[in-house]
Amino acid sequence: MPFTPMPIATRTSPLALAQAHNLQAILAHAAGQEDKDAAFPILGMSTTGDRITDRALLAAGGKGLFTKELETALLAGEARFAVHSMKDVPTRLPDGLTIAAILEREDPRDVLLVADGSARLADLPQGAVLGTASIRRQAQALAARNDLQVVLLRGNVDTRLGKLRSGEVDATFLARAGLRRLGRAEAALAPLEIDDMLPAPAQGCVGVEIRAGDEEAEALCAAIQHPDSALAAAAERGVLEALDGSCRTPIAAHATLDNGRIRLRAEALSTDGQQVWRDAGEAPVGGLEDAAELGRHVGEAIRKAGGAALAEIIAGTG
Ligand SMILES: NCc1[nH]cc(CCC(=O)O)c1CC(=O)O
Repeated sequence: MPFTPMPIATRTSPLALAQAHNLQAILAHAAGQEDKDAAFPILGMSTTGDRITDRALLAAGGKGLFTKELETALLAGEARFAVHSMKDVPTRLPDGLTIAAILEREDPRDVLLVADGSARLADLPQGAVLGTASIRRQAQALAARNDLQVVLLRGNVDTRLGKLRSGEVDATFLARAGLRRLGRAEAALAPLEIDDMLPAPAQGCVGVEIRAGDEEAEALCAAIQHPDSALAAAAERGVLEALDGSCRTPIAAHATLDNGRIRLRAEALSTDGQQVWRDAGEAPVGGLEDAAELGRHVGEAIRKAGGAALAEIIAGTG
């Protein structure tokens, strides 16, 4: 019987395409399809987030800048899957769409790159220029080193590495997951330890979004889901959900599974890093909804600890 092609919508950045090709191979295997390009064609699309290179994404209006166009293709039936870095996916999805699978997580840690390798924050010279477009990384770096000069640095991995080499910045952060997926030599450099810098919620996780009720896509997603990665992502995204889906607040979270328990640590910070609110929690491993509940619980505790100061940051008035 002929297999009706099921297109995969993706951004066209080198990292997004690498992730889409990985998903394509996994889906083809799960579906028993030898011709993966015919069965799961890749539909490359540019998103608003890709077109904005000169200002912080925050200033561009926040939510869903890397996901919206792909979701429109899903809802229109032009694509059956949309593949995303879960770090870029807002906690609330448009009606009618669902994240049906999380693939096996890559290393969630950040790498602090300097001209001749990688470093720890404590190693940077006094007043070093740190380039980043991430409000989380900015806040965490300033929390550890308030002498650093943080400047906006956007663009794909090559653009950022180029600006490091040319001396425009002394240091920048990259997710190790991206470096590894791109097969970059920098992936071998020592990352920051989780204890030194808590990653973004769901960093290193790739998710597959589909139309709710698309049974054929649902069945394939159920077959390819990596359960432990999905549980960790659900817990970490639960923190975001309880605190702020709007991307205005520096938030970090990391969950691990071990011995039948899920352990979660999370923090929210002021943008200047001078205030940090942390909490942690653990629970027996249950379903995805239990993991999300643990995350929301930890997020709520952080919200309470942060009081009026954190409320102002979340509201965008602080
Ligand atoms: N915000 C961009 C983005 N979204 C996901 C990744 C890396 C891959 C991942 O975290 O899964 C990156 C680049 C980076 O932060 O260095």
